[in-house]
Amino acid sequence: MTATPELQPKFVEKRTIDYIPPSERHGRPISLLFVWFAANSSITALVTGALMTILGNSALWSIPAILLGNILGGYITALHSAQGPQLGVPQMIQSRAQFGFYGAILPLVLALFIYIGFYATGLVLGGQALGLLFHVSPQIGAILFAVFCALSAIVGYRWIHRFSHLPAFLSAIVFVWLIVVMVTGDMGESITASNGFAMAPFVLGVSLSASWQLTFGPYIADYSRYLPETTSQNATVGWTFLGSVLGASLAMTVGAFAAFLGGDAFSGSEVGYITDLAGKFGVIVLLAVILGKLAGNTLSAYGGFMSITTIVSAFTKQNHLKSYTRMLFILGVTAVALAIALAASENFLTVFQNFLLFLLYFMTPWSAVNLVDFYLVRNKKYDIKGLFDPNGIYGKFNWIAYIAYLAGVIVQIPFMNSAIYVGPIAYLLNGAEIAWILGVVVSAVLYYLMTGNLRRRVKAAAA
Ligand SMILES: Nc1ccnc(=O)[nH]1
Repeated sequence: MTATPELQPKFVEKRTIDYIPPSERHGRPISLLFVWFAANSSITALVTGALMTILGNSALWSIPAILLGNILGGYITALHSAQGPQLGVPQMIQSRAQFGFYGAILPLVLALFIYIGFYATGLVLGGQALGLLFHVSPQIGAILFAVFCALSAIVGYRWIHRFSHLPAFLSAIVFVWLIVVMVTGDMGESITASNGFAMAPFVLGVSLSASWQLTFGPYIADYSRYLPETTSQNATVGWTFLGSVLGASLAMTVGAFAAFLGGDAFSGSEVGYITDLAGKFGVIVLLAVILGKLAGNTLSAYGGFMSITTIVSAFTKQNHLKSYTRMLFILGVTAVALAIALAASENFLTVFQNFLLFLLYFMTPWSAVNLVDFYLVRNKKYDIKGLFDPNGIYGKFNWIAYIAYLAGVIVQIPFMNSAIYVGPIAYLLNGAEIAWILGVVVSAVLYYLMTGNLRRRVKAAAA
């Protein structure tokens, strides 16, 4: 039997954190619509949306909270997408230009927490769905699911793009249809009757939705880095934005309505509840959940392994991995995520989401520094060799980025409202959560102000 073209070695990705040369650039930016719609319209987004009504928003006021948060956060996140075609390297390695060759290890480790955290929660929820589909326990489901996610990440970039079309279409149909089921008949009447407004849960809902988008920051440019350098920046950012915002808003609205209608019947068996809503079409809902979460988890496995590779390469100076080393790294990330998923109880999921929200406070200042550097300081021009050289122009450790970054984290402390810590101002605001906005603004402004010399040099060099 001859292998199909898809299975020929060319289809399995060879590159890791190295620069993608012009001869290997390919694809069109519209592909990002599918990648980001698929990753965002996931069961994890649905559960995040459920928090809207669980935290006290009415069913109807959940919708503007979801839209506003996703649009605000999604815009910032989508701006990272233009870095892919322009620089041709993964998202997180670009941090070396701001933080320095060794300094970038801090944001890389933080990103790794995000990758593994979302990977593990995804394995729990995907495992539930796979368990229901194959009539096996959720634990066996999670193990099977981990194997699929790892394989998918091993095959890599081209597969990720091509495969995303299927979950994107399937999730769009299934989630729209679930909304139709919930807004008609008796259920629809309870939803329209739930229309009261309360400020604190609304603001918290906006922030949770924004944080859903912003925690994708470390992922973004990885999936645009093979696009030709001449690709339109507006198209790259625009399709990323549209896919992310539409996908997440749709899934979150389903979650907000389902948690409102289901109450305790929803919490703890989220997948089972929405499957039951679909009646005899439950199997299709399960497929949408599984394939959608496979798309999202693949990104976490893929980004996780590239972050580890970047951290390790700072010491070994090896920027190109052998195929089996690449595979081992992906399996290693998968094993850690699976171990966490298997140890997780139902309660763990809530705890873990809070932990991830907490990480958000540390990630948004990174986004701010990284984006200001790209758009406003260096005018999108980087010395790619310098990103791989500890003695290159970006240096080993850049204290300017660290000050801007740490100031953005510290300014958030009094405003933080998480399960781990509630700051005094958040307390006065009745739990309204605005910390991340301050983190973004303070880090962005400080980094811009402190890079005056650098900006003048960049201007002089361009003139
Ligand atoms: N908000 C998210 C960021 C990264 N991965 C996810 O599944 N979700």
